[in-house]
Order: sequence, then structure tokens, then C-alpha cells
Amino acid sequence: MALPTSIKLFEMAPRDGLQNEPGTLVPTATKIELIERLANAGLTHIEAASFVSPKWVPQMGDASEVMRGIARKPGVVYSALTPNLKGLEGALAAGVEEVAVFGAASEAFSQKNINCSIAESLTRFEPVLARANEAGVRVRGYVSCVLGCPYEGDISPQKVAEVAKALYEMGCYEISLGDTIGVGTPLAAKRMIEAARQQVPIEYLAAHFHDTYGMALANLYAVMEEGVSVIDAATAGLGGCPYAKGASGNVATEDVLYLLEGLGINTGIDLQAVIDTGVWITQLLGRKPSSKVALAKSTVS
Ligand SMILES: CC(C)(COP(=O)([O-])OP(=O)([O-])OC[C@H]1O[C@@H](n2cnc3c(N)ncnc32)[C@H](O)[C@@H]1OP(=O)([O-])[O-])[C@@H](O)C(=O)NCCC(=O)NCCSC(=O)C[C@@](C)(O)CC(=O)[O-]
Repeated sequence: MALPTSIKLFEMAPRDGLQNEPGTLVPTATKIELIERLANAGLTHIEAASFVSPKWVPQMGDASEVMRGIARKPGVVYSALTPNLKGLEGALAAGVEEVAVFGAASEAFSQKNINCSIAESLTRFEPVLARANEAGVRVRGYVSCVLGCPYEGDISPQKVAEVAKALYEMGCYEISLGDTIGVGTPLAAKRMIEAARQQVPIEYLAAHFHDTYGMALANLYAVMEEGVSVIDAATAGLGGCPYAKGASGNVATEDVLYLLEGLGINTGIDLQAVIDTGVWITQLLGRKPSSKVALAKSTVS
């Protein structure tokens, strides 16, 4: 199949990127500056915060302050994770215009991440969708562990398709398929998408690939060949999931942009501004960007 002619990029650095940051809490002002820099670089979908229990994910404990503090740029969607009604109410009070619920294709991961079974999670999401709908807020859905689970190992494409379908039928406008621990390879990624697209139209599926084994770009190319046109990525390759031991960050936004530029797919995003933002935030965090493109095109050594 021909590659998509346009790609929507969903930026993850402020949420997925920072949620697992070890050590001291990243200051709220830094998170706000990161989000504003990303928006100024041309990113139009930014997952900015997470209204989860601060006992579970301390780095996201200032979600309300972050969401209230951003100088919003017209045309940019600033979204947040909301696992339950409590999270959604917090998000609505902070003026969030788009939220996301997050489930999994692995029972064990579901328990570790959100403390309930897959079936219970879907039941829990229903009132979140209903309330969000009433408030005029769009809801994205995530499925984690689509190419492998840190606790269960292999995950069947059919299970991924089943959970994706449930989220789609519940009213999620887009389903993001997460290779949470970055173990996937291109053929497995294609097979997983082939199963998911039997249940959810391909234009509503997003690829959310982590780069633990260095396969994320190859996997993205493989699923773009299947027609996937929404890609989640984190500037500087920041991140990892606190409930997936060993998981590294999302594929780096800089690397995805370089790939897309090479394919002649214009995103309108300023690659150099994203590189500069990645260098800035990683310097504050005391390390280097994990983006190969950023390392090649910046003075960081
Ligand atoms: C879902 C819960 C809350 C269930 O946690 P629980 O303990 O089962 O919840 P509970 O309803 O029994 O409540 C326990 C306490 O949490 C509070 N609470 C309850 N809900 C909230 C809330 N929304 N915001 C703030 N506080 C909340 C609640 O008020 C109570 O407080 P206490 O009475 O003990 O003081 C918990 O398991 C949790 O917060 N999990 C979050 C895990 C997480 O954020 N993981 C990372 C994001 S997912 C991810 O990274 C994967 C993804 C999306 O990127 C895709 C991929 O890569 O695969």
C-alpha cells in the first residue's frame, strides 16, 4: 500500500516523557515552558499532563497547575490522561479540551498500571466517555502492550483488536496502539495493525511506539505502509512507563520528523526548533537527547 500523504504527529514529551523521570519533581514552570516551546515549534497535538493519582505517578501531580499555566496557542490541542471520573473532573475544571483513557491488551499490565482488569477498565471508562461527551470534550483511547507485555510476554493481535474495538465503539475518536516496552519488530507491527484494522478503520488508529530495542522507526515505517497516519512521539525520546520495567522513551519526534522529511511528507513542524527544545529539556534533566538526529544536528556531544 502507498504511504500516507500526510501524517498527524501527537507529541508526548510533557506527559509520557516526564511521567517516569526519576529523582526530584520537574518544576511546573519547566513543564509549561516545554509545552509552550513545542507548540511554538509547530506541534499541534500535545499531551500535556495526566490526571492520575499522584501516589502512583508523582511527576504528574501538578497536572491542574500545568494545564492552567499554559499560554494556549490557537490551533493547538493540549490533552491529558484521565483514567477515571475523578481524573476527568479535575481535567474539566482545569479547562482541558481533550482527554484520553488508557487500557491494555494484557491483563497483568492492566492490573499493574491501573489496578483493575481489562474488563473492569472498560466499564470504568464508560462514564468517563459519557461525561466527556456531555462536556463537549473529545476522548482518545490507548491500548498498551500491543506488541508484548513485560509480565505476560507475547500478546495476540486479536486481543489488541478486541480492546481497540471496545474503545472505538465506546466513542473514542482515535485509538493509539502502544508498544509500551518497545519489543516489536516490523512484521509483528504489521500483523498487529492488520488485526486492529479489521475492527477499527485505519484512519482512527495511531502508532505509539517506544524505542527500547531501536526498532521504533522501522516499526513506524511498516505500519505507515499499512495506512497508519497518526504517530505519537516524544521530543528527545524522553520517557517510559512507570509500570513497565525497562521501557525506554517514545520514538523521538526529531527522528520521526527527519524520516517524514525524507519521505516528502510535510508536517509544518520546525525540526530545528524541536531539536533545540530537546537539547534544552535534556540539559535541565542532566542528560543528552536520545534522538540520533538531535545528536547529529546539535552541538551536544
Ligand atoms: C487509575 C488509578 C487512579 C486507580 O488507583 P486505585 O488505587 O485503584 O484507585 P481508587 O479509586 O481506589 O483511589 C485510590 C486513591 O487514589 C485517588 N485517586 C483515584 N483516582 C485519581 C485521579 N484520577 N487523580 C488523583 N487521585 C486519584 C483516590 O482519591 C484515592 O485517594 P486516597 O483516598 O487514597 O487519598 C491508579 O491506578 C493510577 O493513577 N494509575 C495511573 C498509572 C499511570 O498513570 N500510568 C502511566 C500512564 S499509561 C502509559 O504510560 C502508557 C501509554 C498511555 O503511554 C501508552 C503505552 O505506551 O503503552
